[in-house]
Amino acid sequence: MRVKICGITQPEQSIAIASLGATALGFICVPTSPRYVTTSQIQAAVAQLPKNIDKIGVFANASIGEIKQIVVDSGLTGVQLHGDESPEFCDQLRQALPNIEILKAFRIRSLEHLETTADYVKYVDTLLLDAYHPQQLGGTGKTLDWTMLQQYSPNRPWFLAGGLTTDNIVQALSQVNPSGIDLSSGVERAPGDKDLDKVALLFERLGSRE
Ligand SMILES: O=C(O)c1ccccc1NCC(=O)[C@H](O)[C@H](O)COP(=O)(O)O
Repeated sequence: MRVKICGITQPEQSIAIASLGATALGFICVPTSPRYVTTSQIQAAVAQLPKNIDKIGVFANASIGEIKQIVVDSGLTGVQLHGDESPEFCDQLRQALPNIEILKAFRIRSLEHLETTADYVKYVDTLLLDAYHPQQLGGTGKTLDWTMLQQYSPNRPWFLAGGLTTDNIVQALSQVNPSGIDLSSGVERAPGDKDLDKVALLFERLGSRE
């Protein structure tokens, strides 16, 4: 299973988290986030990471030009769209960045909203389901209603996100069957400052269920 740790701001932590077992790291390119990192900060982290680690930039309602510039300058291997991007936007982004993984994030409000994720499967590589918060786009620590996801089986790999922690991860994965998981605030001391002990415990708990 893929494990993405999101909201990395310190290059040393990115190396440590990759060594602990993360398969993907997320860098927040949304300027209003407390976890925001600049292109040169991403560059510094990416340069030290092994090739097999996915380096995902998280954007919200940015233009294709802005996204492309940051991806090319920083060496990202994937783009996570965390705003209100349409299927057409995802299609255009694919044409602008053909070799980059595109993940579309959804802040799920209801079963009807969950069904709209089907409109995107043709245009993106991966779906990511996050919790809805009225004021914040992501990194909220809020969980989704997992029972709503028990029958969820899209025609694309998908990540479960939203409020996952070392305490609830085993329970979450006993209820739903995602291709990957994404954690941010559940493994940090403060926004952008990851708690490496919690990350280590996460992998211990994931290992114990295999
Ligand atoms: O984390 C942020 O600050 C953020 C800001 C704006 C858009 C997206 C953001 N995070 C996206 C993520 O992929 C988080 O990992 C995801 O929302 C889960 O966060 P958490 O509930 O804290 O585990």
